[in-house]
Amino acid sequence: MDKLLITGGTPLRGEVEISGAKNAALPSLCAALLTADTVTLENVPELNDIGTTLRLLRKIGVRADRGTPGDASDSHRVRLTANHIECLEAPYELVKTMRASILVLGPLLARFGEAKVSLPGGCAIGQRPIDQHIKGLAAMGADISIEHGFVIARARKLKGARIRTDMVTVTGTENLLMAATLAQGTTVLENAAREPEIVDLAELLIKMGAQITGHGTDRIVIEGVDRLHGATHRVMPDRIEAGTFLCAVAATGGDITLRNADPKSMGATLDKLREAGLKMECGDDWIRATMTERPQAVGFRTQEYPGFATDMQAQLMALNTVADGTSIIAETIFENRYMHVQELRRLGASIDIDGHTAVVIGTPALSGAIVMATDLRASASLVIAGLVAEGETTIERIYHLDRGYERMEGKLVKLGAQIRRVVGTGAPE
Ligand SMILES: CC(=O)N[C@H]1[C@@H](OP(=O)(O)OP(=O)(O)OC[C@H]2O[C@@H](n3ccc(=O)[nH]c3=O)[C@H](O)[C@@H]2O)O[C@H](CO)[C@@H](O)[C@@H]1O
Ligand SMILES: C=C(OP(=O)(O)O)C(=O)O
Repeated sequence: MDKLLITGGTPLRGEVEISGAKNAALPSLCAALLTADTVTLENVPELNDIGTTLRLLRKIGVRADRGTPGDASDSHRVRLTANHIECLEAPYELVKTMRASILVLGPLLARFGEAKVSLPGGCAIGQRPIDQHIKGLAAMGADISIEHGFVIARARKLKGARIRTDMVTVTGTENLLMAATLAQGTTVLENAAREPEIVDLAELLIKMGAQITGHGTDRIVIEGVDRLHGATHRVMPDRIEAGTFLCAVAATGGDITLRNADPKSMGATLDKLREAGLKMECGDDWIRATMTERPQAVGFRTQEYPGFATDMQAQLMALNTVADGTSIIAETIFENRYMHVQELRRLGASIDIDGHTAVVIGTPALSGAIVMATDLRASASLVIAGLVAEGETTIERIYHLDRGYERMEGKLVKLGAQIRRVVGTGAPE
């Protein structure tokens, strides 16, 4: 398994290109199942999760090609054509490595009247059930059973319905939104997620001929249509990757500019980083961030968009470990998203956990150590801590990082960081 070696203490300086958003690209790839025509997606990041999704779609029978033949610089374009579907099943081997595989359920059921998707099961950050996806599809007339670890769904034709989910769910909203585009009649999604990635998906679906209003609010209305057609769409920039680089420069000090970013989607993160002392100037698609002093501790609470994203919690906690003062953090979305805490402690951080609250007492310096990545954003928090720690930090099990960050160490090297990957042998379990 690969590891990262970091020698901390170098301020970050220079420009970094932000990749397309993993969490917008994943549902958009699955949306290609809704039509027999070709869907072309641009700005698709090269990540392990994207590779897994492409493998899953190909297994189902989708023709999925990266890039324009003969153009090596074009690896971020993906063309998908779902005109010869061979199998309506998402197998355990692929779903177990990536929960977002559940996003094939809504589109397959809506277009082909049938789907069999392995239950994703629990994962490191929480149990993450899919009961709301199932409840919504059942309300649209699907007959759903759980057999031998699979969700088996059938419906001759989905029917529009009013669906109020018990909690705000991002992929739940996406699954139901995609299913509703081909349902008969009107679907109203209440208590819908408002994340920018939902808006990005809705914009693709509208280009494909879907009739959707209210995306970006908690009430989305979809008028079902008989068929959708092909479209070309550019995936939005990754606001979590951008936020991670901002936390890194706030921790190490320095002066960096993010290109191809989307500051409009990053309000809560930018507010907290300003409070921590990071100076920022923003244009439509860039952010320049300068840090010349020790960060100030900032407390926060994770919430659904437009609140502070749970996907940024670990990274801002890493910043707080070296800040001046004490911060109180509340994780309200996932019940087990503090696994980075014990690893940050190995680097000298002072953090106490009580239920879903963490109290971080900032320390002037961390010291390098061997640590283990436990999930995607936990890995990112360890990279930030390693960049600021004195001496050498080794981060093991970085396959978690590779799920969601495109060539992170390469981008950090361009910013002057001393970081390198050691390629290991043996596959992650
Ligand atoms: C691929 C993708 O976009 N992943 C994001 C998505 O995950 P994901 O869509 O899986 O997260 P949800 O928004 O569904 O989860 C929110 C909460 O609702 C609970 N829940 C959800 C569905 C359900 O049927 N039943 C249920 O109880 C979950 O356990 C969790 O406690 O949103 C999360 C919350 O912003 C982010 O951390 C993930 O990065
Ligand atoms: C938790 C995340 O992703 P996923 O939902 O794919 O596990 C994340 O992107 O931080």
